[in-house]
Amino acid sequence: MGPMELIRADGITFSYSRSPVLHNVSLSVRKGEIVSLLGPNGSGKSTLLKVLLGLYRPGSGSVLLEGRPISRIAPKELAKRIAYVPQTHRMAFAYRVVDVVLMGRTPHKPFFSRYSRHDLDVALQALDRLSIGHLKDQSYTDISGGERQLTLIARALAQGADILVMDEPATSLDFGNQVRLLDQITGLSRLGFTFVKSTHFPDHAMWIADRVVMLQKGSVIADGKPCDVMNDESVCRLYNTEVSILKVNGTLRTCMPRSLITRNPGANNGRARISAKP
Ligand SMILES: Nc1ncnc2c1ncn2[C@@H]1O[C@H](COP(=O)(O)OP(=O)(O)OP(=O)(O)O)[C@@H](O)[C@H]1O
Repeated sequence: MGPMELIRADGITFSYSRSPVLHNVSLSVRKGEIVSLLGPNGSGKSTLLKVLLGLYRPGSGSVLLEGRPISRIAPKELAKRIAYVPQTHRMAFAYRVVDVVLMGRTPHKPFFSRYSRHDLDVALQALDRLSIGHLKDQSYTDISGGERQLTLIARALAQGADILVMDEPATSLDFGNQVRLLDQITGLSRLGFTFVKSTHFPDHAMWIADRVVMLQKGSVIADGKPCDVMNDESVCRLYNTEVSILKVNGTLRTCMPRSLITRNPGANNGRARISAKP
């Protein structure tokens, strides 16, 4: 493993029943990276994330965290390094936001004891870090989807984890909240936090990911920097739909349906000029 390599998965095969859902998947994640898993529905993204989290044991292959097999790391210890941030969800009970974040402190306290003053401070700091300290006493069921997603990230930070595994974190968020979430992820990665996340938005991968891993039918078909592996051909093939990747301001890129481009004079095959003014 290289010095910056945190997670290394090698030759992962996984089956729920008879036919494998992951075939010989290998990938590595370096400290501070944002790694995006892209792939159509059912390609194995969620399954791979759960294998990386140590929730599913692969049929063959290994997952190492800083060189140690993840299967041999005690759950409490593992939870202090890796946190799973689920898609925004509603909780059955109207916990306060701060109580949801405090749940992240569970691996740090003896089983039957209460949360300490230090736990509370850590939870409040995590909320502040995500600029949602003002929500601490609100009911988790009464805040917006974007605020819930930030609360779940705060819980992961309170847990002490430096690796955040997120399954389609932006899927149920409105556009503003998607942008705010991407900004937070970028900011945290600059502080050294590492993200492995799946997404259904190619744009999100192009906008913020350091690495993209494309999964198709449980196999990795591409792994590299978005600028190297995401092009018209690879994205069309991945989603079985015609798209073009357009350049914006020379360096930024966005993915557009080709049918839309052909209906739109002045835009074609990546040579479109996108004006800042409407
Ligand atoms: N608990 C399960 N039991 C049996 N099969 C499952 C289970 N979970 C997922 N699968 C199957 O495994 C395959 C991969 O599913 P997975 O959820 O990992 O894909 P995904 O890429 O995350 O999909 P999506 O984008 O739709 O969320 C699919 O064929 C799915 O039907």
